[in-house]
Amino acid sequence: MVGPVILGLTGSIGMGKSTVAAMFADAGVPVFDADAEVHRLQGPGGAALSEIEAAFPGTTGPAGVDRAALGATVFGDDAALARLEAIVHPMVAQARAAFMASHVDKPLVLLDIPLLFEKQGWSQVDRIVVVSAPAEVQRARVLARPGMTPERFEAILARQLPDAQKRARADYVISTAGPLDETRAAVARVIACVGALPGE
Ligand SMILES: CC(C)(COP(=O)(O)OP(=O)(O)OC[C@H]1O[C@@H](n2cnc3c(N)ncnc32)[C@H](O)[C@@H]1O)[C@@H](O)C(=O)NCCC(=O)NCCS
Ligand SMILES: Nc1ncnc2c1ncn2[C@@H]1O[C@H](COP(=O)(O)OP(=O)(O)OP(=O)(O)O)[C@@H](O)[C@H]1O
Repeated sequence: MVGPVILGLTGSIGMGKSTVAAMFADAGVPVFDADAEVHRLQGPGGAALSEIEAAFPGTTGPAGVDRAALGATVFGDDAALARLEAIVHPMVAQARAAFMASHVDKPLVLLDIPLLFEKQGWSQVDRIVVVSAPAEVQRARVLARPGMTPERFEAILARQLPDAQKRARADYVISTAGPLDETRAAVARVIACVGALPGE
C-alpha cells in the first residue's frame, strides 16, 4: 500500500494557517488539525483530563482544561511543559494514526501542525507547506485579536522558530499577504504540483 502524499502545513502565529487549511479542505483534501485535537483532548470529557489533573492539580474542571491556568504553569517551566507534552502528544499521535488509517486510499492529505519544526513534526510528512506574510501584517492580525497584548505576542513569537527559518526549510511557501483569492490560487498550485510529483 503506497498511501497518500502527506503534506505538513505550518506557520507562525497569525500567518493564516487555519485559513489556508480550510482552503485545502474546500479543495477536497482531508485535513488533520493537531491543535483542534489538543483542544478536544483537553475539552469537556476529554481523554487527557485525568492525567493532566494528576500532574497539574487544579488546572481542570467540568469545562475541561483551564488553558490560562495551565499555560501559566507550563510556559516558562521547561520540565513542566515536557510533562504536559508527554501526556498530550502520544494521544495526538494516536488520533493522527486513526486519521491516516481512514484515508489510505486518498492521493493527498494535509496535517496542520502549528509546531511542525519545533516538535520534530517534519519527520512525519513528505512535503512541508509554510504560510507566511510580512512581519507587520502578522503583527497587525494578531494584535487585533481579543485579549492579545504586544507582550503576549512577543512571548509567543519567542517560542516559535522565526518565519525566515520556516520559509527556508519549506518545500512550498504560500503567501497570505494578499487577497484571499490569490492565496486560494496558491493552494491550488501546491495541490497540482504535489499531484505531479514523479513516483508518488
Ligand atoms: C498549555 C496550553 C493548555 C495553553 O493553551 P492556550 O490556549 O493558552 O495557548 P495555545 O495552545 O494557543 O498556545 C499559545 C502559543 O504557545 C505555544 N505553544 C503551545 N504549546 C507549546 C509547546 N508544547 N511547546 C512550545 N510552544 C508551545 C505556541 O507557539 C502557541 O502559539 C496548550 O498550549 C497545551 O496544551 N500545549 C501542550 C500541547 C501542545 O504541544 N500543543 C501544541 C499544538 S499541537
Ligand atoms: N490572503 C490571506 N490568506 C490567509 N489569511 C488571510 C489573508 N488575508 C487576510 N487574512 C486573514 O488573516 C487572518 C489569519 O488568521 P488564521 O487564524 O488563519 O491564522 P493562523 O496562522 O491559523 O493563526 P494561529 O497560528 O494564531 O492560530 C484571518 O483573519 C484571515 O481572514
